[in-house]
Amino acid sequence: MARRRSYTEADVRVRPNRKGSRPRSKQRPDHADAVPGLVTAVDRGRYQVLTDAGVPVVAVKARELGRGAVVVGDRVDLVGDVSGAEGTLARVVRVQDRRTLLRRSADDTDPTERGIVANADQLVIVTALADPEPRPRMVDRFLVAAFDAGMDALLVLTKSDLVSEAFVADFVSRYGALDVQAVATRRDHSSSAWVDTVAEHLDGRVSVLVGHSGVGKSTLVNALVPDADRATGDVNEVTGRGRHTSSSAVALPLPAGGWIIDTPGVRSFGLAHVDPGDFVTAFEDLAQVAAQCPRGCTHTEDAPDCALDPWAESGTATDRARLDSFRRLLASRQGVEG
Ligand SMILES: Nc1nc2c(ncn2[C@@H]2O[C@H](COP(=O)(O)OP(=O)(O)OP(=O)(O)O)[C@@H](O)[C@H]2O)c(=O)[nH]1
Ligand SMILES: [Zn+2]
Repeated sequence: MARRRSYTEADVRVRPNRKGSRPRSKQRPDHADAVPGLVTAVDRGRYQVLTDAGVPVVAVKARELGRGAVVVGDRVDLVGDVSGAEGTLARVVRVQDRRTLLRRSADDTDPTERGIVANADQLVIVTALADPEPRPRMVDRFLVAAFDAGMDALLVLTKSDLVSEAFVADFVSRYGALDVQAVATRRDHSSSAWVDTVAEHLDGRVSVLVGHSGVGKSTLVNALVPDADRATGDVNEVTGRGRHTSSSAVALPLPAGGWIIDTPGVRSFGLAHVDPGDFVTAFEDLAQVAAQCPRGCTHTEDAPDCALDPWAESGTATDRARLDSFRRLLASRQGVEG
């Protein structure tokens, strides 16, 4: 059985990364009157924050925050002018502890990592079943990023009208042992049912959408968030520029609750920061077995005395499929970016 990974705040691994928020103990106890909010867009040192009172505010980082990064999805505390009136600026004085953090490296050889989105529940990997052809290796790499971040993954397979049902089933079977949910969609001009199928998976959650050009991501976002253009207009107020210029992620509220975070500016997804030995901790069942591995075990196929091998050999076909899938993901993090 593929086990569903469930998280509580306590067991989500968010490594205290160098550029992350400061430890609580170092935070100043002042600003008791600070206003909490959610970062919905970031562009060149300007933060679009929606306060819990529902006021969109533009903010900059307070100097006391140091060099710590503030990313879309962060829960922050604001002081200063939080009226949201045109031309006003608030200051971010605190970044709350993160539940999850989606990160990427500049490329596969440079381990310098950057946070992209904080506190998201799931990564929605949008891939077309045809036109352009699906890229399973790229999907695997997105899965690595999601699991490393402590997020669930959902596959949205677009353009199912262009392929056979057998093709869809075959494609989805690659992910069965990884506990990844998948929905196949076909844009249908006569009904919005295809959007509802996806929306069900997004209700009340914070989802990050990734996908390459041409897969139908814009079509999907526009259908899910009917006023997406107006909502992204908020970003333009901050930057004076369009959303596709330099903003790497933007959070849009879903009509039925929850957020969808589009990543129009994210072109590459380097995985150099993902440690192969650590990655197994994203799979509770495998991690338990791997606790018996020799120190420094990479858990790859050629790793000597990896405890996962005898476990799979003496286990069920499902166990073996799970190990194979895990190792396939592990392998995808190396080499040319897919
Ligand atoms: N046949 C078919 N075509 C689709 C479907 N969804 C989107 N398309 C088409 O695929 C093309 C790309 O769609 P977009 O939504 O612009 O794709 P995108 O991923 O946002 O791509 P960029 O805008 O380049 O980032 C468009 O011509 C769409 O009309 C679908 O379900 N079936
Ligand atoms: Zn091992």
